[in-house]
Amino acid sequence: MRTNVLSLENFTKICEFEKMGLKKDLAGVIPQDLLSYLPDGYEIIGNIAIISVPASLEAYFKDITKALLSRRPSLVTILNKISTIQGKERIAHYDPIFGKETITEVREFGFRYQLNVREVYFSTKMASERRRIHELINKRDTVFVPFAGVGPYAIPAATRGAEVYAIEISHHACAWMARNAIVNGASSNLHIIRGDALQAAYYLNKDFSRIIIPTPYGVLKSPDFFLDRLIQGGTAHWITFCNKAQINEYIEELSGDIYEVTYCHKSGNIAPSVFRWILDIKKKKTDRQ
Ligand SMILES: C[S@+](CC[C@H](N)C(=O)[O-])C[C@H]1O[C@@H](n2cnc3c(N)ncnc32)[C@H](O)[C@@H]1O
Repeated sequence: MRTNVLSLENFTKICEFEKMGLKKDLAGVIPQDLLSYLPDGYEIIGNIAIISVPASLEAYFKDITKALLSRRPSLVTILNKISTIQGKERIAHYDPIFGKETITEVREFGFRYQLNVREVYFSTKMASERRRIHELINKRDTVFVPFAGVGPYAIPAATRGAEVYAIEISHHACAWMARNAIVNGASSNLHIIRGDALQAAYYLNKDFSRIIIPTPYGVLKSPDFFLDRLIQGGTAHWITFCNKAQINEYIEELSGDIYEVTYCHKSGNIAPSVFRWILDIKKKKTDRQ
């Protein structure tokens, strides 16, 4: 028998596809006039599904649960997101509509991340970019990861043998990252620092060959702040949110005698015309080095 091997990109596309179609599953169960309030998509974090269903559909929570469970029988919890992602720690509020366990484990290209969705931010959307960055890292690298979360950039970097400094403001996220470092065998060369990454560039008396900046939405307009800490020949991976014209402006501003943008990738949108972008920014070597 032939085994079908999928590329990560194709797998990601299938997962996206799987997230669609909830409306179709529930047509005929939820009256047509209410169906438009049901989101077609939902997010899967480990064995937890997160959906945003308005109170007007409360009478149909059991049907929604049934539809989700028939798509994903392994789900242990379904959470209804009742607020936007808020605060410095970037967490939302949830009401359970099925089960109540909020601790889960996410598996991502061989790594395992344990977390409590009520306590910390985690998004699976950048998995293929995280893998790409992981593969670029080697043991001579010194890596700085501001806004490190539960470790999905820092831990893979540390397993490549690099010395990694991860800064995170949430004590919950720091605790989960420390746990995940042990789970993934990455604790010996991962330094977890609890604090404000926006001050870290001043008090960390150190330069890095690689800086991975998964910027929280709306926090940082430009990566300059961190780029000063890059050694010549080093690369920053900057994840940001903006429209196409703005990203082109940033690329133009950044490209010059000191830096060059070697990679630009658009990864989904979070609002009309607002996309998530990832740029690789290389600090050029000068003759003086
Ligand atoms: C969008 S970032 C990305 C997290 C993680 N790297 C990921 O991709 O899953 C959200 C994280 O940044 C942290 N954070 C927000 N502002 C911060 C700051 N000023 N300094 C350090 N961490 C911060 C939040 O606590 C949260 O864990």
